[in-house]
Amino acid sequence: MRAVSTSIPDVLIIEPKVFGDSRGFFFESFNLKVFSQATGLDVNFVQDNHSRSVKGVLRGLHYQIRQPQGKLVRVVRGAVFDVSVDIRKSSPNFGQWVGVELTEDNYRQVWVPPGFAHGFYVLSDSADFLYKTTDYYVPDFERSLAWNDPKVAIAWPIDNDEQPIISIKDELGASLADAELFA
Ligand SMILES: Cc1cn([C@H]2C[C@H](O)[C@@H](COP(=O)(O)OP(=O)(O)O[C@H]3O[C@H](C)C(=O)[C@H](O)[C@H]3O)O2)c(=O)[nH]c1=O
Repeated sequence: MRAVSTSIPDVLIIEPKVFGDSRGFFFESFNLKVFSQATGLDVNFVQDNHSRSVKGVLRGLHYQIRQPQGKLVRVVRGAVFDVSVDIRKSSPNFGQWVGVELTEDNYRQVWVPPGFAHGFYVLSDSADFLYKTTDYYVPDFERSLAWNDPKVAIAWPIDNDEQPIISIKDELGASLADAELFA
């Protein structure tokens, strides 16, 4: 497995070593020792999540203002455009975003650190999205950042005549200027 840096140093792309043969493939989707050695991170994942979404769904951008979660995200079926936004006011990358295409065929994962808003847009007919979190879900702590804030200007791969399928909660996402942010 190797960790690949992105335009925001704390966001990492994880590329596992995949063993293919005539039966198919095998890879270790997570190995704490290997992950820690490759990333230098000391993580303790406490929750595994799995969501399935149809084409055109955009989930996010979400974060927990208290008990912020680090997330290790991947796609096991289909394809998504996955986005992390740095919402730490003290960060030199504040307000910047990283987009990574995650697919069942590229096996890629993204490490989304605490302090980031996270979301994804579904490119395939359906997508199964799996992720580990470093802290527990607490609904009262959850916040939504607007997916289409022009100040963040995420280049979502959405055709101009398309509108993403988003939840009511995400319709009400706060702009970066109005959102509760991290120090
Ligand atoms: C996140 C979560 C949700 N739920 C329940 C709450 C709702 O009844 C239902 C759907 O929740 P929600 O619409 O918030 O699900 P997503 O829109 O996929 O939320 C996720 O979307 C983006 C991509 C993220 O990065 C977050 O991890 C997470 O907020 O699952 C739980 O029971 N536990 C959980 O950890």
